[in-house]
Amino acid sequence: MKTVADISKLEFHHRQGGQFRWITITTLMLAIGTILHLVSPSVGGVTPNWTIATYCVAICLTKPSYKQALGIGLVAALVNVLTSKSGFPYGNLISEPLGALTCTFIVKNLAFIKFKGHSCLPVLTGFAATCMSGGAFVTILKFVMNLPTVVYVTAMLPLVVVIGALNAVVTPLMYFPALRLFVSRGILDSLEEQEVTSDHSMYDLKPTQDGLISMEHLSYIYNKQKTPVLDDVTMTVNKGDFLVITGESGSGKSSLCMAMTGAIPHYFGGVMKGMVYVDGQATTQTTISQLATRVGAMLDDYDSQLVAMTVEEEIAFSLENQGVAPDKIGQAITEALEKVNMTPYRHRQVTKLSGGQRQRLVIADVLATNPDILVFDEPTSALDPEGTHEFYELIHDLNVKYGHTIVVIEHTLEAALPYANRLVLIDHGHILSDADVETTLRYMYDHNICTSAIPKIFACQMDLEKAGCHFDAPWLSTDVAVAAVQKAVQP
Ligand SMILES: Nc1ncnc2c1ncn2[C@@H]1O[C@H](COP(=O)(O)OP(=O)(O)OP(=O)(O)O)[C@@H](O)[C@H]1O
Repeated sequence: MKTVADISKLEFHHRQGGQFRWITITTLMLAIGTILHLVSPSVGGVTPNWTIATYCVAICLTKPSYKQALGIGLVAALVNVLTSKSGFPYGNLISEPLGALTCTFIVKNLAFIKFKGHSCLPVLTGFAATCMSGGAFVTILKFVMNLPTVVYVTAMLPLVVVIGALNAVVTPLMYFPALRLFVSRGILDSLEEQEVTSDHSMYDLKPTQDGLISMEHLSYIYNKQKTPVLDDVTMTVNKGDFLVITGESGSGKSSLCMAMTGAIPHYFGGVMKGMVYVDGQATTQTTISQLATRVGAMLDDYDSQLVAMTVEEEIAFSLENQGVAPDKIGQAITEALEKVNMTPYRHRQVTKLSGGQRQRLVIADVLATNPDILVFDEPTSALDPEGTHEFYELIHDLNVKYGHTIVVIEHTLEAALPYANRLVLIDHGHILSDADVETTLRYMYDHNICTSAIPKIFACQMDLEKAGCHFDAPWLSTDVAVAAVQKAVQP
């Protein structure tokens, strides 16, 4: 394990999406290979093995896992069985997976071999995979067809080597144009981009601050952007917090929220510097699905998180996705619905729920796996004042009664602040204030930042203070303000 002296300099690069491009590229390459196999003329009875050459190109380009390579080999084998003119085509079912696995082994282990700065993988894989696959194929053929050993040794095996040599030529001839084509279409990264590492498994990463979530010198820049959306952010979320994060539009609130859930850096493409730890574990050393059991998130377009027909099926779907045992699902649904006061709606169709009920269903979905931390991104943007009040009553309950730690990103603060113990102000990716609610509100008022988010009643108190009045408690609700004014005017 390597130790990291300065966490602010540790980078994690990730290109967005792409987890299925090995399928896209392999399908395309195998289709080309099949056409070439059917139409290419032979020279002196010898032709390159186009199927092997094309899947070698696909494997060199997409670097699949061994399991994926096995799949590629089996698909290539099926194509060959269907199009082969050989007496015993079923040998392909063994020889092609062997060829694809050989190719993958070389891609994973011999990528360092270069000639004048150019990758030698297409040449090496074209030759080795063809010899392995062809060798296996003719060996099977020899035994199945009972061919004489002398033919096998003096004709068949040398022919395999000759075709291997031909494939060592045609594979790079297809690889480099294909690489250029896929890079120009944005389907693949260029070779320089591919060299960027995003594997942190070798680092010994430990938080230096306590807290359920600890962000340490976190910076993040989205792909193809020039300025970082988060810039050297250091903050913690502590157990039991009801933390509200506010800031102008575009200040980086949602990105901060995405960093807490692991969507940054695992889903969005970009470069992360510094680190986020959830429960002491670096988010770059875990996966989004593992994090989802600790940090549940409700996004601003929460309707898009609903996929099933009924309330019960919806929560069951989330639980199944998280790998919860079938015998535990019923009880987990009951508990989640109870927490959000939705028990009577268990069998209701999702389309027949009101906006507020659908939101509570999404919260039940998130709660079903019992995460410690709940993150809400602009949760009340689509609710009326009554719905907003009900929402905050509900998550206050989840905070005090069930012990969930709450993080809310909010622009309209009136309804949220009476329940919050901390208010964080973010601006251009920097944390400007991270303190109790009153201190941060005063900061916003004094520095004239994001003043539209300051509750009117608090702004009124600030104006009165400017005029020389003094009050004991911050005006975060009308009740407090009324009591303070009554006290002030009493003789
Ligand atoms: N996937 C993305 N790719 C590139 N840039 C992005 C992406 N998501 C957000 N940004 C940019 O990052 C900046 C911060 O966005 P973010 O959504 O984090 O801010 P926000 O404070 O939540 O804004 P809002 O209150 O409007 O939702 C914006 O300039 C935005 O355009």
